[in-house]
Amino acid sequence: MEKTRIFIPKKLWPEYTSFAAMNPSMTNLFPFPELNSERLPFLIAGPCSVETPEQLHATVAQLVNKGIQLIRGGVWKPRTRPNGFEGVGTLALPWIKEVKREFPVRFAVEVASASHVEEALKAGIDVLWIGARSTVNPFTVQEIAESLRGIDIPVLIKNPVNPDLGLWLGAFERLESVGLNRLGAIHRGFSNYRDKIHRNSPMWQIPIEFRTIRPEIPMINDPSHISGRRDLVPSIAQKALDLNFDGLMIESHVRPDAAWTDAAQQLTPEVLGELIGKLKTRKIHFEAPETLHQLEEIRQQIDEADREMLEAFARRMHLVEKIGEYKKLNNVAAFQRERWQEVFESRPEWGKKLGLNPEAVEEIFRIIHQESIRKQTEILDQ
Ligand SMILES: O=C(O)C(=O)C[C@]1(C(=O)O)C=C[C@@H](O)C=C1
Repeated sequence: MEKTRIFIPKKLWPEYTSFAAMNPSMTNLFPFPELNSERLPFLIAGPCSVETPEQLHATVAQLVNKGIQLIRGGVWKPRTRPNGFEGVGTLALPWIKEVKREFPVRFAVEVASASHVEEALKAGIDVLWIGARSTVNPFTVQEIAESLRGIDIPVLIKNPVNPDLGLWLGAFERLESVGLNRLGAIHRGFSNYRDKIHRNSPMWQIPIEFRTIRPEIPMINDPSHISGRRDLVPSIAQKALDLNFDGLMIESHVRPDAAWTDAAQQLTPEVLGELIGKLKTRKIHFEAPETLHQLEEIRQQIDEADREMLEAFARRMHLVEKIGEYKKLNNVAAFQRERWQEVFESRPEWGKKLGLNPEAVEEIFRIIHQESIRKQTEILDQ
């Protein structure tokens, strides 16, 4: 039987380009070459878990109407605590085949072992993803990689649960070493202790660093797992587009409140459709010549301001070294708690008066103090 043609809605986001889209090899790397850069940001949506044939059918039917072409659905679910619902398992695979026969969609599932890969491939699953709890474990990633040797299938790799950029990059290297090259990254946030807002802290700096190292790899944001609550999904999705992410993976269920997993963070396809309509995409570059000229001028002023900041930092370090010499002469410890407390408390206040974010100032001074201590202990131990 001939494969159903993929339904491509008319330029959902015509203006959008992203870093990866700028790269000519992007279309090969992205899940489907036929979905070219015009179609970015790439949307993946679907239920957290495949639960029943009816739930899957109803959800997919509605998502197709919203222009979704790649459905996600968890079949094997890694859960934090035992005795919860751990996914329907292989039983769900024929249901997926059935919805794929009926609707013009492709399907992505999470795999966490060689046997999952084998089952998924047998069932004709189109895209695999490696979850955060697997990315964290090089043995698991290697096992999955080995099971995919010689197979051409797109694989998306979620960030590891802990904020370790090396582990995330390493997972890509393991898959690349067995010949896979249609790879994408999913930013789903990082485990935390008492982040009162997010289920998984976004730590945007990490996907940003990832993209400076591997700009050709598409980066997809998962606002559902970052937020853990549906009311926050729109703002996180928008932030990802403000940062030129290449796509979004959003959890959607026909009856979110009755969902067997992650009920609080799933959106109905209806609400998802409204969200897609509201999201603003950004251009990657300035285009108008006069704006470019102004930008150049402002950037020169920024260069100057940065130079002045570095000169001030060098002056400060020179004074710190001087104190370091006195500390050595008098055999006094480098760390001076009371003085440091005074500095640490006053600078954010000074910054605030200058219109700066006190938390950012605090962070800067934390680093400055670290450097003072490093320098002074070096002097003390000379
Ligand atoms: O005041 C000092 O004793 C310093 O060495 C300076 C300084 C700083 O960087 O401001 C460095 C280390 C101390 O813990 C406290 C303050």
